[in-house]
Formats: sequence, structure tokens, C-alpha cells
Amino acid sequence: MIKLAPSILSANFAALLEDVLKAEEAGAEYLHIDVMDGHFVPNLTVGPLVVEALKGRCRMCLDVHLMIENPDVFIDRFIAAGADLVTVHAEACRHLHRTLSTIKEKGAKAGVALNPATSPRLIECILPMADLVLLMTVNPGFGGQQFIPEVLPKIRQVRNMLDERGIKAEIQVDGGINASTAAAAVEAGATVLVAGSAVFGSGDIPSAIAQLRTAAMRVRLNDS
Ligand SMILES: O=C(CO)[C@@H](O)[C@H](O)COP(=O)(O)O
Ligand SMILES: [Co+2]
Repeated sequence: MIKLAPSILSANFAALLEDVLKAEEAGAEYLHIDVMDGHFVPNLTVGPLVVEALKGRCRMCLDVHLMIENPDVFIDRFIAAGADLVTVHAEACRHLHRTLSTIKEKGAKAGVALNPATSPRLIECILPMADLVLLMTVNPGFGGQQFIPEVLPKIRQVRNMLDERGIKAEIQVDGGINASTAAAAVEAGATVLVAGSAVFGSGDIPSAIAQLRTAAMRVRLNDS
């Protein structure tokens, strides 16, 4: 089953809960919250206060994507605020094993993210402890960018690495995902689709979610 993770980066922040509940009613399983610090990526977004404001208001998995330097400093605060899943960038962690262990010890699921130019070899040793591998399909920092097709072989590579080791981690793809690009990502092995502009920027959240679901399911049906 493919899971959908609308990113609030493209939501209407003046009516955030309304947008979020529309996505939930339309069947989204995760709510993707992009945290940017102006250092790891050239943009600034939200912090734990927004996670806290949404906790208990929706049933979706609160999926926090940390695009920040030194994520260790903030992990506690995001989990205390209600994050169910915390994803850190391998590029931002000096001691990735320690960081993922901390996330799990504090009671959240642990995700590890890779930029388009980063090799999956960097995370080979810690794959058994990852609940999710996030493969960026744009360079992180902004919504509304174009999907980078060169990442597709990397999705396949991570799919094989997980399958060969019998690891059940999800593969999340993030950036430029819409009803046209979703199929290729799912075909390559992605199981969780992040979509910001294609959902919250669409003007019709339920129909955008339905279109993504149809695109993803078509691949799965063709497979079986
Ligand atoms: O992490 C990021 C961007 O750095 C994403 O989660 C974006 O929010 C996805 O936006 P779209 O590409 O779907 O518009
Ligand atoms: Co993201």
C-alpha cells in the first residue's frame, strides 16, 4: 500500500488546520512538516510550535523532515511537541548512528534522508535501524521544484539494499512529486510519496490526493 504525505510547505498557513483536515479526510496517511534553518538549506520555515499546534488535531503520522544543521540539538523538542517520525539528513549528522538511536530512544520513528547527489553507500551500515529512507528528488530548500529523474536509479538501488537485507523500512520520495512523476517513483520502489505543491497548491486538495492515489495504484495493479 502506497502512503501519501502532503507537505504543509505549500499549505495556506492562515488556515493551516483547515487544509490539513481536508488532506486527512481525503485519505492522506502522513503529514509532512518541512523544517528549514537557513543554513543546511537556504530557506527558513517552522519549528516545534507548529508540530505542537497540530498534535492531537489530526490522526495522520506527523512526519518531521529536519533540513537543519546539528539536528541533535532539536530532536528532543520535536518529539516532545508530538513528532511521530523524525527524519534527519545524513549530510547534516556527524554521528548518524547516535542521532538515529536518540530518535528511537525518545519514542519516535527514525528516518534518514539523502540529497540527490549523495550515495546510498553512506547509509548502508545504519539501514537496519532506519524506519524510513527519504530520497530527495529535488535539491532541498523549496517547494514547487521539478522532479530530478536521475534519482530514479538510486531509488531502485535502495529498494534492492533493503530487500536483500530483509529490512522493512519505507522509502519516501520528496520533491516534484505529482500525478505524472509518482508512477516512476513507485515503480522504482518508493512506498511513501511526499507532495506539497501538487496537493496544497492545487486548489482542490481532495481531487489532488485522489489523482496521486490513482497514479500510484495503477503501477501496483500493473505489477500484480
Ligand atoms: O523537503 C522539501 C523541499 O526541501 C519538500 O518536502 C517540499 O515541500 C516538497 O514540495 P513539492 O516539490 O512537492 O512542491
Ligand atoms: Co520534505
